[in-house]
Amino acid sequence: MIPGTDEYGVDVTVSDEDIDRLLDVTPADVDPAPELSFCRNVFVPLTTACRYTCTYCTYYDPPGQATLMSPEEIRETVRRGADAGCTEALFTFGDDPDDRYDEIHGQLEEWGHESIHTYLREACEIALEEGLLPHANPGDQTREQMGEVADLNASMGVMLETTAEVQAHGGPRAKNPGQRLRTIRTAGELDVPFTTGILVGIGEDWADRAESLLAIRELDERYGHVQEVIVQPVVDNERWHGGSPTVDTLRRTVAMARHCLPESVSVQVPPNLAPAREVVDCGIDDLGGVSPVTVDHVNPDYEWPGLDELQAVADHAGVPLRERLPVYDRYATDEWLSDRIADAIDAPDTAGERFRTVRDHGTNPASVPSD
Ligand SMILES: O=c1nc2n(C[C@H](O)[C@H](O)[C@H](O)CO)c3cc(O)ccc3cc-2c(=O)[nH]1
Ligand SMILES: C[C@H]1O[C@@H](n2cnc3c(N)ncnc32)[C@H](O)[C@@H]1O
Ligand code: MET
Ligand code: SF4
Repeated sequence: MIPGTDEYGVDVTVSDEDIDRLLDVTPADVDPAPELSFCRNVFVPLTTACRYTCTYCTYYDPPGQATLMSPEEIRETVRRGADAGCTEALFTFGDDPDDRYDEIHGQLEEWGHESIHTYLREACEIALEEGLLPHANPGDQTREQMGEVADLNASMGVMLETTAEVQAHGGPRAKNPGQRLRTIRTAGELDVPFTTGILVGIGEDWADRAESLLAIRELDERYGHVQEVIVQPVVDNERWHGGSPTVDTLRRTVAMARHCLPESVSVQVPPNLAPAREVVDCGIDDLGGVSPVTVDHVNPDYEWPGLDELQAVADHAGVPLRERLPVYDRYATDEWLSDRIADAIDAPDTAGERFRTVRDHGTNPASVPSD
């Protein structure tokens, strides 16, 4: 049984037979994708306060030292993104700043907010006003929290990371697989196009990788809301010196992901963390979000590749490179989009025009991301 599923009331089970079958899959068993996509985004690190203390993560600051972006900083950042032709405002930040962070609560209160979620709502409004589509990854969320912001997001996400209990998730404040799965299930219940994924190399074994992918498949089978699965290698930084998985490990994991997930689910490797060229024949069809204007605030030492490098990966694979929105085309329908997001894409303004050009043509008149 997956740890925490009982505690959090998520009925996700994966059979040993399915795990065993998936463990037999190799890169030779999957077909390369016919095209590769990517998304142009701007990273908005709303707060560095976090309830967890993952040992591989340099993103969070301890209580007393955490930051919260002001509405003006948010507006300035997303405006730079829109000016550079981005389509996505990526709100990825620490999980629920809890009562350990007095400075965050105090600041939120001063700005008239009782929670990070009401503030995230304001931040999404600012992004939409400035011409970007929000994609928020606030970590674990309750149904109430997700419900508070879902209509202002084109898509949302949280990495499952792994169904295993690993030391890297820390001691008393550890991420819980049951809680992660509940967050993914909640997104399904709320019809939110969703991004999730696994983090490879944090102490999980092969069976854990298979179980994690199969758990994601199980939830997608129920709700059909998983738009993409990221296969993300852990990378070294000031807090993590455990190294990254080998290329062979990554190749086999990507092949397992492609093999077990339906075609409607994209498989992504982040091109600043993974050797994309070396896994491109294992079934990936997406290179994630890259930013012409901000660093990857979670892994700031790992530079975004330029568009020319993404093109080189696609050329190496012999397939076209296509820009996409933060919501994949197959989810950009009335069934999945809120009125607010559909209206932003249909709007007769510059931003709407940019969204439609990207959606319909896979190209963008804006300048290319630079190194
Ligand atoms: O720049 C990053 N983008 C990350 N993204 C963003 C992703 O590249 C794009 O936002 C999606 O492809 C949607 O367009 C995530 C999105 C999620 O919903 C969940 C996890 C991630 C993880 C990362 C990440 O580590 N770095
Ligand atoms: C945004 C996502 O980045 C991932 N993340 C956090 N730290 C690292 C690291 N050292 N290497 C790779 N991914 C990391 C987490 O899984 C988070 O969900
Ligand atoms: C900065 S990490 C990304 C969001 C969230 N804290 C998580 O780990 O899921
Ligand atoms: S990975 Fe996310 S949840 Fe873990 S410590 Fe970093 S910010 Fe917090």
